[in-house]
Amino acid sequence: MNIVLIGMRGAGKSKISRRLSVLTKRDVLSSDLLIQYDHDGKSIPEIIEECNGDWRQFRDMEYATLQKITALDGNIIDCGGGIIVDIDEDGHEIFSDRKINLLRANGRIIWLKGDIPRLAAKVKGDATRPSLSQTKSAEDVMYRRLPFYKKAADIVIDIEGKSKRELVEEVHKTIAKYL
Ligand SMILES: Nc1ncnc2c1ncn2[C@@H]1O[C@H](COP(=O)(O)OP(=O)(O)OP(=O)(O)O)[C@@H](O)[C@H]1O
Ligand SMILES: O=C(O)C1=C[C@@H](O)[C@@H](O)[C@H](O)C1
Ligand SMILES: [Mg+2]
Repeated sequence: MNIVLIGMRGAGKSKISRRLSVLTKRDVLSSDLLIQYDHDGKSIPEIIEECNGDWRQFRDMEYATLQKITALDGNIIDCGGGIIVDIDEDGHEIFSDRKINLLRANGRIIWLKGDIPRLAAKVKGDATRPSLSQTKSAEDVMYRRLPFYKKAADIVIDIEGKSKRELVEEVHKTIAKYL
C-alpha cells in the first residue's frame, strides 16, 4: 500500500512527505522531482517553457511518471499540485480519471486541504511555481480544482491553524492503519 499526498500548491505535500518518511521509514517518490530527473535536472518552469506553455504535455508526463511510481509498493507518494487534472480539447482542466485510478489501485489518497485565498496568496510570485493560466488567477484555478481533490481523496486532513509538527503527527496517526 502506498500513502499518497495530494493538495493545492503550497499546502505542504513535499515537506510533510519528507517528515513522514523519517517517521515511517518509508521512501518518498515525488512526481515533480522524478519529472525533473527525466528531464536532465531542468526545473519545472524550464520544462513548461520547453513545452511552449502547453500544460497537456506536462499532464502526460505526470501520467507516465505515475505509471512507474505506482508499479512500486510501500512508498510515500508526494504528488504535484495538479496531479488531479488533465486538459480537455478546449484547454480546460478536468478531473484526471487516468492518474487517480493509478494512484487508487494500490494507494490511500490523503488530501491536505487548505484555505484557498491563503494558499493563493502564499504561492503568488513564487518563480518555482509556473503560472497555470494566462487568463485565470491562481485563486480561480484552485476553486475550479476543489471538487477534483474532493473526488480523489480517501481521507481529508484540514491543514489550517496547525503547525508542521501537529500536521505531521495527525497524518501519521491517520495512516497508521495502512502501514
Ligand atoms: N503546516 C505548515 N505550517 C507552516 N508552513 C508550512 C506548513 N506546511 C508547509 N509549510 C511551508 O510551506 C511551503 C510550501 O510547502 P511545500 O513545498 O511542501 O508545498 P507543496 O504542497 O509540495 O507544493 P507544490 O504543489 O507546489 O509542490 C514550504 O516553505 C513549507 O515549509
Ligand atoms: O498545481 C499545479 O498544476 C502544479 C504544481 C506543482 O507541484 C508542479 O507539478 C507544477 O508546477 C504544476
Ligand atoms: Mg511539492
